[in-house]
Amino acid sequence: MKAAVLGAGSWGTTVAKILADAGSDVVVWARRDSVAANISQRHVNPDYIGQARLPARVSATTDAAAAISGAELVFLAVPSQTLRGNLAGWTPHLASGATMVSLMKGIELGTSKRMSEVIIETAGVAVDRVAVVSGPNLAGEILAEQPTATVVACADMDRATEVQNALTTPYFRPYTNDDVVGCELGGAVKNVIALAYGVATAMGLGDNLKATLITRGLAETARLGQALGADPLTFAGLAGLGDLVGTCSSPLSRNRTFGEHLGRGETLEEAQKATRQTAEGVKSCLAIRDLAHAHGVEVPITEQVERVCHEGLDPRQALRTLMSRDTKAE
Ligand SMILES: NC(=O)C1=CN([C@@H]2O[C@H](COP(=O)(O)OP(=O)(O)OC[C@H]3O[C@@H](n4cnc5c(N)ncnc54)[C@H](OP(=O)(O)O)[C@@H]3O)[C@@H](O)[C@H]2O)C=CC1
Ligand SMILES: O=C(CO)COP(=O)(O)O
Repeated sequence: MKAAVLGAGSWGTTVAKILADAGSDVVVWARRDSVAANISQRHVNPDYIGQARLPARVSATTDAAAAISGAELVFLAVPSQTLRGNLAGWTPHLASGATMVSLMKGIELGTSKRMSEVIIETAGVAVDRVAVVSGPNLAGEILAEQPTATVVACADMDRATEVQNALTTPYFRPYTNDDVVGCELGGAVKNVIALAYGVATAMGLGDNLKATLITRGLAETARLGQALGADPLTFAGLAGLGDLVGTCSSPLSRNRTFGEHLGRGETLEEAQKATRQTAEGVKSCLAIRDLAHAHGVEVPITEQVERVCHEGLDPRQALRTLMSRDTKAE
């Protein structure tokens, strides 16, 4: 089986390793010549995965057509806000029938669309050709082959099973699910809650509050998910609670780390300068807030994260606002 991974950041490179370890030949598309050369010639990608070595079955190119050509599975691992623009260039090279697999955990600014919706719209593919992979999957741990599980969601269960098989290794255990909406929403909203968790961590707030953020964060994710047609049970699974707990509790999380910078009183620009890699929640909080408002759903934590990130609100005021909302039944 030939697989393409479009995006050579920390997650694209890690998934390339998983696919190769599971038996596929993998071609990664990288934006930069130096990244492609490092992967193809030295089997490393120091910009994103430190000293970890990649299997010989992984090569890379900056030529997207060459990466995509003949690939039965095409994995997408670029920042969510650039996907639409990237796809415009990639779509002409896609083989008819190839399965498109989103590895991304964001919501598009301006349209509030999920990544699978952007793929369907921009690449003009049928809904059953698009799968999503989401779960507690911090790249740094997986590179070290520390075991974890994930979810492969697709409307077409045969395709979900095909992707599941392509990703199954002794250290990576995918489950299938047909709830694409729930899995994508779980992955995107947890990044916003992880920002809040990071803020709370840096402010020295207690474990009770952190547990409350996770629990009430999951409640607002499930509320929004239900309004969008997701299965509420998905949020109790790996793509919901699993990813939320994994991300919030790990210092490896870029979103939590970004939140810690904000919680220390840094501005958005200062936090962006201090952290290099993609922290999807920073932009997605705007799109998720808009999506929730369009469906009449309350997302109080997301709203406060948006105000701290983009309106310069003092995190202490954000906490006071959350704690003084009208009391209600759980
Ligand atoms: N890292 C993780 O542990 C996990 C990440 N994810 C999700 O995977 C997605 C990708 O994240 P991740 O790999 O971690 O991000 P990184 O920041 O590690 O890498 C981003 C990649 O996208 C490329 N890129 C940046 N801007 C553009 C652009 N305008 N057009 C095309 N390519 C671009 C970068 O290239 P360059 O190096 O040239 O800038 C780089 O290859 C995100 O949605 C994230 O939430 C999901 C699960 C786990
Ligand atoms: O999605 C992830 C783990 O499942 C990665 O989280 P961060 O993007 O916050 O590092």
